[in-house]
Amino acid sequence: MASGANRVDLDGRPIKPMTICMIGAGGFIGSHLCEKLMTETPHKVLALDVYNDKIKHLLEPDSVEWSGRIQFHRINIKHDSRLEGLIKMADLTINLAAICTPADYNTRPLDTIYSNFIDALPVVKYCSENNKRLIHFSTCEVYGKTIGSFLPKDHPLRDDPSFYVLKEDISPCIFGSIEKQRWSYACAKQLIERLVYAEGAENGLEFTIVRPFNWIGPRMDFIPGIDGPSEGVPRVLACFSNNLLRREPLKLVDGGESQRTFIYIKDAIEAVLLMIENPERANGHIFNVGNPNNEVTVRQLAEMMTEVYAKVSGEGAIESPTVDVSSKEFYGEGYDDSDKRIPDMTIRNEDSLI
Ligand SMILES: O=C(O)[C@H]1O[C@H](OP(=O)(O)OP(=O)(O)OC[C@H]2O[C@@H](n3ccc(=O)[nH]c3=O)[C@H](O)[C@@H]2O)[C@H](O)[C@@H](O)[C@@H]1O
Repeated sequence: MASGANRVDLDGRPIKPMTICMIGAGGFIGSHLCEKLMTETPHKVLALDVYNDKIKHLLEPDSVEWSGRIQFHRINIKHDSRLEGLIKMADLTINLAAICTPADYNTRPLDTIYSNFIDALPVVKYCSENNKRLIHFSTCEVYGKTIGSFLPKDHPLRDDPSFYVLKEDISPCIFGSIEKQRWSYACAKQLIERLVYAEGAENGLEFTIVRPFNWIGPRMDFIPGIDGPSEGVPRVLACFSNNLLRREPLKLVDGGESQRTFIYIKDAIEAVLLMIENPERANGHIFNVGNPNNEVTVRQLAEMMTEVYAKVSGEGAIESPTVDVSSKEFYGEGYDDSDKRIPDMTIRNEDSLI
């Protein structure tokens, strides 16, 4: 299938092989996207990252049928003069590079802002100046909190979807105060989105912005002390997996009341491939990518994971499977949270990216 012969886009036109400059190709999303592009399409990938452990299996030259179609460049985009040349060589640039674990936002706000805004600036500039298409990865976190979260807990309007469903072209971005440094990430992401959008409006940059809603799957994050720093705090799935493996109670931050919708990485990647191969439909748009029908509270997630782990490991659950912790204790000063994240999927569907 790798040759991709006779592949057509959503309008029935043959898809021409392209060269993609993928920045952050060695991360969780990048590794799955590279895998998809290598196994199912004829496209070439210039894979840029500081690490390549997660795509090693795609780079082994002799063993894979796509050798020659993926090229790894060990580059830190903060300071590497090769960046513009690589963007120029490609038809499309995809920027995935970012610090994106909440434990960093309030504890390393400068790194967070630099990584998500300042470091992304040259990528946008080079794409705009060289008339290259850009797919920029943003985040569902740009929505911040829902409008409904400001209503009293028992207010009937909290059940009205217009108070909580997150829609790309309508919902406002609602962040906490500057002291709540959790929002340093969302704010940096919002500003780079605005810049990309403005480059499109004023200078004709062809762009697509992707807002992932809690994509999960293999190669995501790390287990502290096993494949990452022992004092590191990954996202919730890896935190809970770590607790289960160590037979510790799962820590529910501020009661585990926050809600998330999760989607399997390979389903989300399908949507990204459609954006890559259907530029006329995807250009100029911001797309939520998530599953609105898969919502749980963090507490429910803890219960589900405890149950599944007991089944697969054969070990009974520990006496107190969960414990409540305050966000200050768990993340430190300046943490705050998104209460609920239901993506509206109309835009993606209207553009028939389904
Ligand atoms: O994966 C994603 O798409 C999103 O993940 C993170 O956002 P968030 O969902 O808040 O990240 P998690 O660290 O997975 O936290 C989810 C919830 O679990 C809670 N949590 C986390 C860890 C833990 O041990 N216990 C616990 O209760 C957090 O307080 C939060 O309410 C990123 O900030 C987003 O950019 C990204 O888009």
